[in-house]
Amino acid sequence: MNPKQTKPINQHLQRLSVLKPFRTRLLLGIAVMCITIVIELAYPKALAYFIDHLNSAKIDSSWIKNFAGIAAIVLVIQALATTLRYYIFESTGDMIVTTIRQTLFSALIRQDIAFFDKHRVGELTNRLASDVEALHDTLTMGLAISLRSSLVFIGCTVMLISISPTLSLILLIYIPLSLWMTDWIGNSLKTSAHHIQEKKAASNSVAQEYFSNIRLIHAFNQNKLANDKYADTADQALQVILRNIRLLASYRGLSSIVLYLALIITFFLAADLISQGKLTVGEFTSFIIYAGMASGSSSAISDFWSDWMRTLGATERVFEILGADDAKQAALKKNSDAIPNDGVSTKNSFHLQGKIQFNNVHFAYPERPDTAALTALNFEIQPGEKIALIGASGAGKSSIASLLLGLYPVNQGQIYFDNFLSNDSNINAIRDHIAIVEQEPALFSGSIYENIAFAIADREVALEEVIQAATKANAHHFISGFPNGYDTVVGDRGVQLSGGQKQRIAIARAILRNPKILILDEATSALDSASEALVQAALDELMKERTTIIIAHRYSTIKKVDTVFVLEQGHIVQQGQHQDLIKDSNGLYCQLMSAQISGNHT
Ligand SMILES: Nc1ncnc2c1ncn2[C@@H]1O[C@H](COP(=O)(O)OP(=O)(O)OP(=O)(O)O)[C@@H](O)[C@H]1O
Repeated sequence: MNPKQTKPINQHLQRLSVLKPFRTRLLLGIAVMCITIVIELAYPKALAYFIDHLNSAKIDSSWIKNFAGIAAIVLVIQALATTLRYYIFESTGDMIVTTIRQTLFSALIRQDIAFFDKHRVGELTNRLASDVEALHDTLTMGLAISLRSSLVFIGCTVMLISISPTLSLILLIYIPLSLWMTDWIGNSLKTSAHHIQEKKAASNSVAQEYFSNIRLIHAFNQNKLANDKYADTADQALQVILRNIRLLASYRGLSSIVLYLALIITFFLAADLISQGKLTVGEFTSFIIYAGMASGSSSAISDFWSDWMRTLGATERVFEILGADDAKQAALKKNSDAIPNDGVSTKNSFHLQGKIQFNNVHFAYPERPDTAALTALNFEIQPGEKIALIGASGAGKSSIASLLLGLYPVNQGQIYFDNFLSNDSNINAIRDHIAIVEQEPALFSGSIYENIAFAIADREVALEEVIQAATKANAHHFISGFPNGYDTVVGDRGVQLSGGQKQRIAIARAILRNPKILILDEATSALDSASEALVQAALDELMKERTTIIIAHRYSTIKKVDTVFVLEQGHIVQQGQHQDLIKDSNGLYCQLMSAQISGNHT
């Protein structure tokens, strides 16, 4: 993804577009807010009226009572409207933030694996948490306050001009000056906010990485290294934040000088006007209150503007991701193949026999575009055929599995499943027919039931089905030995289980998936020999009539498959049955086998 390509033309409108679904609530909030503004604007006028009435007429108790009565009613309306306004804007703020978080999470989870190779987990969780939070205050309360302040400002300006056009002239200098200052600070804050979020995300990702490798940290006594690294990244974030605070503090100082200068000039001018009889004391009192309200509103607007610019900077990455995802989804919709790709299982409506064909496939990882991981790969696997991929470490075995799962796009060539060319728009449907058992099985922190039932995405899985799969994978015995059985929580990434137990759960998951294509990455290596035999039997049963790709090192596995592909530096150097390959004593296969046999003997 190139962020520059997806950069919005108008960032302001893009941010505001998230308000759209909430427009009814927001319009209601604005209506209520207008009531409070009208009342606020009426206060000083009423005060001037009150003061000048006291000065000019005899004190009439019924007039005062009426005045107090009306004031009390207005106050109650004001209180109710303020409560409602606060509730509407605050709650809408949280709704918006939650919606954006959900949308961002779906956009992130849909990203290509290459994206996750590039971005660290801590950084991404930071985007979800603090970057999105930045929108909360500015988008609702901030926007509402600034809208209210703008209306109050306009109302006050009208009032000020109507009271004394001469005094109001000062505004002509004050307003443009403060607007210019606001714009200047806003742009600086936007840039620094972007840097702050980047630094915070980097710091979070360091913490996350060390927490997730906590056993390693303790085992190698590396607490100090972890502390130093985290302290360093947190310090870097602090430095950027401090620079930002210094900028903001200078701005506040400068704008208060400008404001007080304007006030002093106003007082001198007003004294002159009152002495000439062109202004009453009541009018001057209300003028000062309106001027105070106008300056309060203008600083609220400028505060909002600086917050808004900061939010634009802080959420730049979030909206880049959302923009790129929208573009990708739109492109997918446009190019959609015969097979739908909406993330919903299509297993029942789309059938595969299980034939696989690699047609001159070249592949380099996006993070290392200049180093080929696979070159000119050509092979065909017939439905139900079992093949083994063997080769030295780094030869490209796992890369082939990744390409089968469509985790990365190929640089050149094609991969076909039956007669379907694997591509972005049909890969979800194809994946529905593939199951993988990894060397280090990935488990979630939920229960054993949830981890096995994870195999099926489109429906609720009955406990009996899970038990059946676990029984075939020789896992039922140990699972039922736990006090909570299938409800046993396995801990973060399955930390509360042994390696062999984790692997059997992963096998049960694959059995439950009932796929046409199986990818096994040395699936039985962590089992003891007794359970290995049982699981191997279950796997043999499972492999029947299914295309199976085994990333294998072990002699016993290799002997059983129909074809062995021997890989060296990303391409196939030998291919055939074990008994034929072994005859070529100069071949890589023979070398790998003899290395393994001598390894087993030592
Ligand atoms: N995510 C990645 N980003 C960049 N390069 C990668 C990535 N994963 C693997 N590689 C590189 O691609 C090449 C092939 O790796 P691959 O994992 O396919 O080898 P392998 O045969 O499965 O090795 P092993 O038996 O050790 O698992 C290696 O040079 C490896 O360093």
